[in-house]
Amino acid sequence: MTAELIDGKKAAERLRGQVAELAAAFAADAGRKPGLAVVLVGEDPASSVYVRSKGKATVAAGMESFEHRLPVDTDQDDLIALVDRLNADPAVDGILVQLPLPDGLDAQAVLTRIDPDKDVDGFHPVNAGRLATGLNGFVPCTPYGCLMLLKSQLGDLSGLNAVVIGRSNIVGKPMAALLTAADCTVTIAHSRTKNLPHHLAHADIVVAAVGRPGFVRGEWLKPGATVIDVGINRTADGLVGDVEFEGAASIAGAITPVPGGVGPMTIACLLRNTLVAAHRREGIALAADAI
Ligand SMILES: Nc1nc2c(c(=O)[nH]1)N[C@@H](CN(C=O)c1ccc(C(=O)N[C@@H](CCC(=O)O)C(=O)O)cc1)CN2
Repeated sequence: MTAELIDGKKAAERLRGQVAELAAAFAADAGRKPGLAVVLVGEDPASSVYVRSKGKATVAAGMESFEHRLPVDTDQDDLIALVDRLNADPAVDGILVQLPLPDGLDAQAVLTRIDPDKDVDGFHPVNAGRLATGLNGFVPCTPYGCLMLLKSQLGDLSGLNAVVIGRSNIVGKPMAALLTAADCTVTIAHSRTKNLPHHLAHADIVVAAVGRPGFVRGEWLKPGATVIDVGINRTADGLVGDVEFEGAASIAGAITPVPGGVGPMTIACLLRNTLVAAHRREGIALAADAI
């Protein structure tokens, strides 16, 4: 292996420390802590773990955590009614509905019901539009975490060729928008892309978010490329990413591991977005470069 390992765990710890300091300052100014409400419907084991981790991280950062665990047979109207209550609750700055929702629930309708100014997941169409048009909103946590890792690894991204593999609303599309805003030349590839190796051969940055274990082969990469692996695939061999790690690590300049790469940044960025939401709601300034 010749590539440098990008340590997402360490970067996430650093960001969480900064959030904690700023949350303490916010609490002193506002007379209350920033508050994050997390809604989990059902008992999907991975989602339960993520929700527990979010609650713990929220409290550790000096924020208020409101956890709502609903049964798997919760109906759409009850879930919408809970979102409405959280929208109206002054102690709640951020609202997150853990995905995926159980079959039968309309995730898009639920996400669109969240007040865009409390939408710390950045999934509301208003926030997607703000990101696409360069307005201040909330950016989805996983792509935001990827951008932070890329900037700390490469500094200025301007002029670099970036290939994003995956076009989901949650990762691929916002990732492409963020890289475009950072002045990269961006290609969005996906399952129908013809000749992916041709595109990757010119890519200084590769973000893989396809949800297929080992989909990106090392030999397709441009030597020295920076590779961000968003995949979290549970296989018989354990947790693996979307990039064939051994092959990629012998050609790339730097690469995120799975686990310990992008994943930890997702929760750290959620805390960051909650802190920003609290400041905006209280009209308390937060320096643009504070976090
Ligand atoms: N409402 C949301 N739902 C989901 C999101 C999201 O951002 N908002 N993202 C994922 C799940 N997720 C957070 O919710 C998440 C996934 C992975 C990690 C993480 O730290 N992963 C570790 C490995 C952990 C493991 O063993 O499973 C790592 O990569 O090192 C954190 C958060 C889908 N749903």
